[in-house]
Amino acid sequence: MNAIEVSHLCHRYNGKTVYEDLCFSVPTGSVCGLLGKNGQGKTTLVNILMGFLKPGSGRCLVLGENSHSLSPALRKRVGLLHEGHQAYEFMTITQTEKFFRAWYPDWNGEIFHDLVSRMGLSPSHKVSQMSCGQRSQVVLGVIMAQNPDLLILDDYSMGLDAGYRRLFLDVLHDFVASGDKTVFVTSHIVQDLEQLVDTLLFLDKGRIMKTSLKEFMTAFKKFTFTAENGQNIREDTLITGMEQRGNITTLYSYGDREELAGHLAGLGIRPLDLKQVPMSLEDGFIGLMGKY
Ligand SMILES: Nc1ncnc2c1ncn2[C@@H]1O[C@H](COP(=O)(O)OP(=O)(O)OP(=O)(O)O)[C@@H](O)[C@H]1O
Repeated sequence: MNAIEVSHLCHRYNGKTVYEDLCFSVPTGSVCGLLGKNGQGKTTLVNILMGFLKPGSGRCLVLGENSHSLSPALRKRVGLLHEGHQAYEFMTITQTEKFFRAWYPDWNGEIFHDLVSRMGLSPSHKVSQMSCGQRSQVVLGVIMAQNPDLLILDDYSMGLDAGYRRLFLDVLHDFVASGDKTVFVTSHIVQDLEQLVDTLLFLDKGRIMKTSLKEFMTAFKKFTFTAENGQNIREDTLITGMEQRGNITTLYSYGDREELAGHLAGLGIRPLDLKQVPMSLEDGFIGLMGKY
């Protein structure tokens, strides 16, 4: 079964198209990363999935229910972290836990305490008197303690330092280890997703491409070479992306080294030391989507 199913979704803001005929599904038990440059519509999609925004047309099913009319019982099965993380500022840590615990039948107080106690703050510390990263810890504690079937995280990394981000990734790993939990996550920290997701959705100019992380990291490749006229290269059917630093050119392609060498020769470029080099997911993201 799919935890999320989106069919023929179209959405516009004031006549400006965000999506045109978007179709994809997220299988139950998978960890799916939604990647896209700024302004491509990731938050809009989360808002549509949670029923906060009605799409222009198309159908979205979340845990089998239509996203414009999610029942209160189903909402309790979805843990949502919204961009900007809202927390009740006037509450203390203890009051926050007490308030949210009452709403969720499967509340797991241990996870909340585990995440929040590491900050070393007193349980009577008010949310309004916390740093941005500390507030994020409280919000993430609340969401993880809900023990949801579907976790939707829209840019969870806001304000978290490297250690807390790593800690949260560990918590997420444990969360998905049970096999029946689904995570749908967007993050601007692409390298985190490399350690977490099994499925990638690339959102670009209103269209979506779905691939497994493994398939993408195998099929898409990064090459470097030096050539005097390397800066004359343009993206085309074989060259998906390029970066130039000094006289070193970096190319991204689904093709292999031989195809690329032949292609460059056809363009009148003689690469001196064309070689495939290790590619991180962040490199792959830039190679596929471009920098700007
Ligand atoms: N309420 C709105 N009215 C009009 N346009 C909007 C509205 N909300 C978002 N947009 C536009 O829709 C597009 C998608 O915005 P959205 O916030 O979904 O992008 P995003 O991928 O989440 O971006 P980011 O990575 O910067 O968070 C952007 O061009 C944005 O300017």
